[in-house]
Amino acid sequence: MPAQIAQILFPVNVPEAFDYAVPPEMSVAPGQFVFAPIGKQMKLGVVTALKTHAGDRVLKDIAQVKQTKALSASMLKFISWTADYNCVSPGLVLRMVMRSIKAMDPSEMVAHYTPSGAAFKLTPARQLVLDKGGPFPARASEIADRAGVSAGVVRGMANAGGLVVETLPVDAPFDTPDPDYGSAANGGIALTDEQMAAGEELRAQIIRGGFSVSLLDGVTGAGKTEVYFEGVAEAIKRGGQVLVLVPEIALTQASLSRFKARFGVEPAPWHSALGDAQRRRTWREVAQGRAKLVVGARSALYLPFDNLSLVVVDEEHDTSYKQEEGVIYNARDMAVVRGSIAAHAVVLASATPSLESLVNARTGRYAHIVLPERPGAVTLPDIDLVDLKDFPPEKGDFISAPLIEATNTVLASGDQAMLYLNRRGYAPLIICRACGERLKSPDTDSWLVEHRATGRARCHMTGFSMPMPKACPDCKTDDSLTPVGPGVERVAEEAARHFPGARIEIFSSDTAGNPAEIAARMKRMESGEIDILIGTQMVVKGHNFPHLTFVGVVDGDLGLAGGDPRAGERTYQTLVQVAGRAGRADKPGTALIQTHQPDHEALSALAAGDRERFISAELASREMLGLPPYGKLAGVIISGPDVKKTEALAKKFVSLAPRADGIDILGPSEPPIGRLRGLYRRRILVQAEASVNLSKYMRVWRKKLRVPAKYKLHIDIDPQGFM
Ligand SMILES: Nc1ncnc2c1ncn2[C@@H]1O[C@H](COP(=O)(O)OP(=O)(O)OP(=O)(O)O)[C@@H](O)[C@H]1O
Ligand SMILES: [Zn+2]
Repeated sequence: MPAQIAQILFPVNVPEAFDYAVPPEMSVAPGQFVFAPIGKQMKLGVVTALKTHAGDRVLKDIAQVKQTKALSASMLKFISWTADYNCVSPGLVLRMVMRSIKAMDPSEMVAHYTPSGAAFKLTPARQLVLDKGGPFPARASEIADRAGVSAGVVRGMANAGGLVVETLPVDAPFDTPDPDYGSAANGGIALTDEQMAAGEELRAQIIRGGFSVSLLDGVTGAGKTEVYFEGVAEAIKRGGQVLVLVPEIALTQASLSRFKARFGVEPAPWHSALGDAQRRRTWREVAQGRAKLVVGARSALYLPFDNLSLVVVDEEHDTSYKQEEGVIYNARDMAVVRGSIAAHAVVLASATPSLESLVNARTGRYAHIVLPERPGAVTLPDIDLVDLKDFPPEKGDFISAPLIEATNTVLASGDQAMLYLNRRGYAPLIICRACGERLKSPDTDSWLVEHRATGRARCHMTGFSMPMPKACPDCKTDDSLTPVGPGVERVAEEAARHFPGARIEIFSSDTAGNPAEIAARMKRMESGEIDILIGTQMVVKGHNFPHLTFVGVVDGDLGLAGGDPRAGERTYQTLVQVAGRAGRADKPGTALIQTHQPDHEALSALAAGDRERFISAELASREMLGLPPYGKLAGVIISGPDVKKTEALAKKFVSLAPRADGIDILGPSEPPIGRLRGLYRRRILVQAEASVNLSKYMRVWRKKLRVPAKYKLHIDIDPQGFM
């Protein structure tokens, strides 16, 4: 047999895989994890390809094959595709895949305890173990934690015959979901005819097998979740694995409980807040093909599924699917790529689909499954605009008379109201009345936000915070710092004045607390213990409040400022979603949106309830301007510690751009955040015709510039943020 070379990709930022010799006694295959030397280190990487050893190149040997499941051919292809498309090195994508090295080994085995039922000497501590130590079987430390006793009590109880011991894996496998557990036939929600037809279409895609993309386009509250559960059930029935992607902040207990109600088990979770042990457990069970139902945030798309047959992207329009740091990618788009490579079904669900997905549905590239109504007699909320020119709030206030009146009406009838403002804290700006100074984040072009609940001034870009100063840091005048503009805390303060006696709570990421606290607040809202909920976008995702019948939007124009070509689309989407919280169960809802721009296309179409009008207008203007989905965009951010050198580097990069037809290069220019964490930033925007392979163009261009140490160049394909 001729000697072999293996190309090995390591989870590091290098442009390509390295060649190694395969020792004659070793056999390796693409996808296998292997240890090989890099410099003085032994590193774990993955074999991406094999070729015959020709010539006399001296190569280092692979040291060892890791005894674990190999990555599939489609996973390898997905890694390289992601890297190419997003202009990053494949090693960085592999690093996202290899999120838990320990998960590659079988789970450690340890003693687990279960009550024996036999008679033994009972003490108060032992009684606690029986009462509070479960669910069993469990490890001594878990039982002790839950029962509030020492682990010694548990072991002593086992010696006394009160508990039986068995050796089980530390990371328990996930329970298997039952596709029929909460189906209509078993007493679950009875789907309407429309929902049933939509569900059947999804089932049919799964049964047919292979690659498909369906856009599940249904108004808020139409029952999209119930419908895609039908697809999930079919995939599980056929033994496949299912991944449901949700926006990170929708990963609440409430939404996981819906999975449990329908499939009898909690899904395997995957998100950024998981601890190492949970991460290891999910990764291993996914890789082994044993976790059949995974619910996760965007990075779950890079888990090494063994037998993936369906990916659902819920709220597919949501901006949190875009990862903005490290490997910059859009999980919604990459989900479709993964589906096409691994030949499985993809479902994109939203009440406000992105224009990209809508155009794909209209041109027939995606199946278009439409749910135009809420089930039963439930109607969509009536949306009206409040022109702030006609109804200005009282001086220093932010809530106009029509919002006050509507809230009063709702409260009088015993229902609930929600006031929406996507701004955390008390005030977005702090100004000195004496000298005009604005409090700014150190080393970053971003204003500090006053948070009165905690008495701090915070930077929402970097997380910097300091106690709210008593005197102006510039002119030293005492008590001269004044809040400018509203945040949710300030709206709550004002609401307390307008609605004395009402039970008001704020719900934003600052006040949300841990998952248990979030769940408790949601419960209070559901059961009517809150009269007015004041919230940021945290309230928009995945919550259904049966008694919420009025939504007031404090600032409907908030998303329209700035240079984002999708500003109108985003505003439209957010406001539809926010308004869509009103009127569930059997109560109709209304929404009022305060605005200075009632004639803006997004707002006027919203008030007219005419989505089609908004979409046609928006698409026409995108087409005219050559913007997505009719053209392509890429952003480049160049950053570094010296402002002149950063500027020069950006200019040099522009001068190196390859000449090509159908490409326009704008910039470099200073973005709104010109300095971030001490680094100066310059932005270049590249606009290309739809026929151009923009990723390839950017890769070729990128290779022409050597970026000096301490400087950075990031390419962002199809940028969603323009700060
Ligand atoms: N056929 C039905 N009968 C009774 N209740 C239903 C039916 N379909 C859906 N529901 C209920 O209506 C509510 C909204 O459903 P669901 O969350 O699935 O809608 P959605 O389209 O995903 O909503 P959104 O876009 O607002 O997230 C849920 O509480 C759900 O249980
Ligand atoms: Zn001052």
